[in-house]
Parts: sequence; structure tokens; C-alpha cells
Amino acid sequence: MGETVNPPARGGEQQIETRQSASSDSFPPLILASASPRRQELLLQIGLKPDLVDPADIPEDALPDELPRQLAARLADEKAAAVAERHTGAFVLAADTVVAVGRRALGKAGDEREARNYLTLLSGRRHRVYTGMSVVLPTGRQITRVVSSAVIFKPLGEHDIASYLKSGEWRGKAGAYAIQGLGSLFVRQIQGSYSNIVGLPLHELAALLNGNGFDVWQRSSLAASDQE
Ligand SMILES: Cc1cn([C@H]2C[C@H](O)[C@@H](COP(=O)(O)OP(=O)(O)OP(=O)(O)O)O2)c(=O)[nH]c1=O
Repeated sequence: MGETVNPPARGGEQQIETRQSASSDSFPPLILASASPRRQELLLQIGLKPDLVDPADIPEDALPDELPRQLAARLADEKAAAVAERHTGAFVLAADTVVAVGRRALGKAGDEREARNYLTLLSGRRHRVYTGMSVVLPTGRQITRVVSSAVIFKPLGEHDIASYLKSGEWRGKAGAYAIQGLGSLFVRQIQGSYSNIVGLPLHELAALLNGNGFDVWQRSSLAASDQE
């Protein structure tokens, strides 16, 4: 399988330097179908540098009566499928993170007012974070999984909310907060995967990849080079 990926140029696409290890040149490329810097950072944390970042551009609205878990799965699935159409013979990875309060899904807030509503809703409560992840394999087969974590927020005062909104951190984050940033000040407890809340559940991703022909230890730049 060739390692070079030369898709047609499009907005938001980012060519990443070639892989570190010459031995990896024969591997099918890894394409990250995501514009989220968090997902790139999480992959780098385990030594995986995508060969290409090619974000999907799909509408992210929920369908009538669609539950948060289903929404996360469907969007991850659609993102991976859309990008895989542009690339063959690659591992194409996409994800979608949704914050859920009961049956209600909170995506990214559109403006400060909506962000305030979300934070008010989350204040003093336990909620769930679902990340759907979907991988299209070089064979064309697609695998989608959803991972769920629970988060308990402390009760938020007006000073907390106003200051957080002013920080701007809420932008582009499901549920209008970032656990990896100032949002951590609100988090009393979590149950389940931390990386899942940030946007990509690393343990479950590795299990999925390892079980489907992508050896994470072998492809990680952080693992010993005699892993070949
Ligand atoms: C809950 C939470 C979400 N998030 C982020 C992860 C995702 O980037 C974002 C949810 O939006 P997503 O639609 O999942 O992802 P995205 O639009 O940023 O990128 P793409 O669709 O191209 O993959 O919220 C955090 O960074 N920290 C958190 O604590």
C-alpha cells in the first residue's frame, strides 16, 4: 500500500510532515477527519501523528427524537464516511463529542447566550459526555463505537459563569466547557475516560485500531523503535 496521500486541495486541510520512521512507510496512512486541535493533541499524546488532517464538513444538527448517544455515533460515522470517499486504502478516523443532560444533547454553543444557558443547565448536576468515533479501514469496512463518561459539576455562581464566558474558552466546545482548561474548575468528579471528554477516548480507540490491523505500539513514535 502506497503511503503518500495527495487528495485534492480543500479549505481547512492540512498536510502533515511525513512520518518519523522509515519502517512505517509501508503502512496504510492514518487520516484524521477532524478540525479539532484537541483530537490531534490526543493522538500525539500516544505518539500517533496523522499523515493527513482532512476535516469533514457536514451538518451537525440532531434529527427529531435522536438521543445524544445516537447523535454522536451518527455524526462520527458520517464524518468518517465523507472523508473516506476522498481517500482509498487509508485508516480514516473521525469523532464527534456531545454533552448530554438527560435526553437533551448539547453541542457547541452558537453564541454567548447559548453558552450561558448550557452552563446554567450543567451547574450542580451530573451529565454525560458521549464521544462517537468511527474508523474506515483500508478495506473500506467502517467501524463505529460510542464511549460514555459522566461528569459532575459543582454549583456555578454568577461570577463563575460570567468569568468563564469572558475567557472565551466555551467556543467550539460541546456543552460550552473544556475540561482540559478553565472548565476543570467546575468539575467535581468524573467517571469513565478523561480523554473521551476531551474528544477522543484513547483506550477504546487503541483497542479498535489494534483489533483491525493498525498496531498502535508499532506506529507510535513514542514506543521503542524495535517494535517493527
Ligand atoms: C466536553 C468537551 C468538549 N471538547 C471539544 C471536543 C470537540 O472538539 C468539541 C465538540 O465538537 P465536535 O463536533 O465533536 O468536533 P469539532 O467540531 O471540534 O471537530 P470535527 O467535527 O472536525 O472533528 O468539543 C473539549 O475540548 N473539551 C471538553 O471538555
